[in-house]
Amino acid sequence: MAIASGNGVKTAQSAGENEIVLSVRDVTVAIEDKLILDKLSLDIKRGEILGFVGASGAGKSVLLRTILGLMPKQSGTIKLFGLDVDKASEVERLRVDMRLGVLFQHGALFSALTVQENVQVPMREYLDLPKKLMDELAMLKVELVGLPPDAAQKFPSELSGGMIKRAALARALALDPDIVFLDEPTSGLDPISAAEFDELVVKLRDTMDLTVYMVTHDLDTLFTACDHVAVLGKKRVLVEGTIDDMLKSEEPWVKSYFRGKRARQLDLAARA
Ligand SMILES: Nc1ncnc2c1ncn2[C@@H]1O[C@H](COP(=O)(O)OP(=O)(O)OP(=O)(O)O)[C@@H](O)[C@H]1O
Repeated sequence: MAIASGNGVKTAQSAGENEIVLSVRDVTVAIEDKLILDKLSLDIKRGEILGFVGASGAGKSVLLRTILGLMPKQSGTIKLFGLDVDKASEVERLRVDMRLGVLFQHGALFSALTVQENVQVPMREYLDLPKKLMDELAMLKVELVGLPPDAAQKFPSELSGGMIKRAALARALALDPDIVFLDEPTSGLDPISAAEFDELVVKLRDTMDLTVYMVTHDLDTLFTACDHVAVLGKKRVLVEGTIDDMLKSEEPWVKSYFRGKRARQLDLAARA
């Protein structure tokens, strides 16, 4: 049963504390006859920070783009906030889209726009607000992600890598989404900036009741920020669970990834 909510469609299921925000069932995706995902299933609950890992070329970005409706699937079901996106009307789909925030790999800010204008892109796309209000809202998002106020008038080329990621996150948060999709948000950052970014994501989850779906290769992030991990392999989710579950897994790729030398050092540091 659909019930009205502030800016979107919520289902009766969403009232429960274990609300499944995203449900992927038996999703199959092929590109030019090459099977990339084969009956893949995955759930993410409200408030969870999911780390989605897998070897390079395994299909993490393909799944992300499929979930976002940017890529077609051959079969399977994707539900966002309980709504089957294939069965949604145009208006329902629009309302769902407004509840999603996306940070694409490498930030993907518009280089000709200032940070403030970048943050306002989703507002212009989905809302009809006076300029003054959009300026105020953009400044709030800039502050929220820990950027100094003067960063708002800067262009991406004037920002450090860490600031670009924060600006991209501010844009992803422009419409106060319920779930954000982050594609390798800490790649290319130095370890200190990466750790600060991870802390920011956890803080936003805690303060904004945000759900986070994060594609990452970053072991630090997985150990410190993610409370659930899903591993993509053999075209589906091979293993999922907590970091402790990953550390216990005997699946060869998971074992070498989470119990390799680097991972062991991080595990010891995280538990110290
Ligand atoms: N537009 C496309 N056209 C053809 N093949 C594609 C396209 N996009 C992805 N692929 C193929 O799909 C497979 C999965 O790619 P994908 O980018 O999803 O991997 P990934 O797990 O995100 O890798 P990485 O960790 O390196 O980013 C690869 O074999 C890739 O070559």
